Amino acid sequence: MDSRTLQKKLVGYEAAKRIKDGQVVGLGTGTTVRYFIEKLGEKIKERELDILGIPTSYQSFLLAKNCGIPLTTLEEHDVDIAIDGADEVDKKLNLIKGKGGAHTQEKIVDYSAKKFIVIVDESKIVDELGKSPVPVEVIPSSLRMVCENIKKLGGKPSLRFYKYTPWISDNGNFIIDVKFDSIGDPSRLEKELNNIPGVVENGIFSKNVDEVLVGTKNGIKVLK
Ligand SMILES: O=C(CO)[C@H](O)[C@H](O)COP(=O)(O)O
Repeated sequence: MDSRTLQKKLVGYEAAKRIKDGQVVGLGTGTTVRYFIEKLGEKIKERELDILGIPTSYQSFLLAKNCGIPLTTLEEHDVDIAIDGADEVDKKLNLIKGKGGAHTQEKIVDYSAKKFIVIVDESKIVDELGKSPVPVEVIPSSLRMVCENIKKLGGKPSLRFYKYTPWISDNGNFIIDVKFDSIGDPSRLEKELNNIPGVVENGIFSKNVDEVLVGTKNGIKVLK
């Protein structure tokens, strides 16, 4: 296992230790969260833990089901704690998420959680957000209008493809990846993007993060 994968596994397993009996747990999406979900599944099988999960994507839904995690929905339960990955984390704990295209449902679950913990390997830590593009989920019929409005905000939009077909989100929408030269004010940009008609949700998370567990070569570092 390479060092980055080891770091993901380390923080995924550490996050599983933070989950208490009886909690409703938001299950994020991605290769880091996979380790967390698998560990939760093991604990449930060993009767160490009795919890309910709320998945943030079909990917997490299927994985959680395969791991034997009992599932519920936001219609029925509030989220006690959400664990999710990220593509970038800055020093103020602002995030870019959505490389896997799941940021809309992730934001619904993560922002509603009483506690939100992010798990990443050290390659995700940046001084300022914007190395990666910001994923924006859009209603397909609004594509051109949204792209024009995004350019006015200084972004360079490109439609995400899978082979020759536009990539379709779990909600049946397109994803635009938007590159910005710099993101000075993540909270403002998050709001400005969501104000564009046709935008469902964007991948800037500027709120609600309680803690970031960072896997490093020397163990886990906690950012608060
Ligand atoms: O936002 C996400 C999916 O939409 C993921 O949480 C993010 O892309 C991090 O994924 P990984 O742990 O695989 O690097």
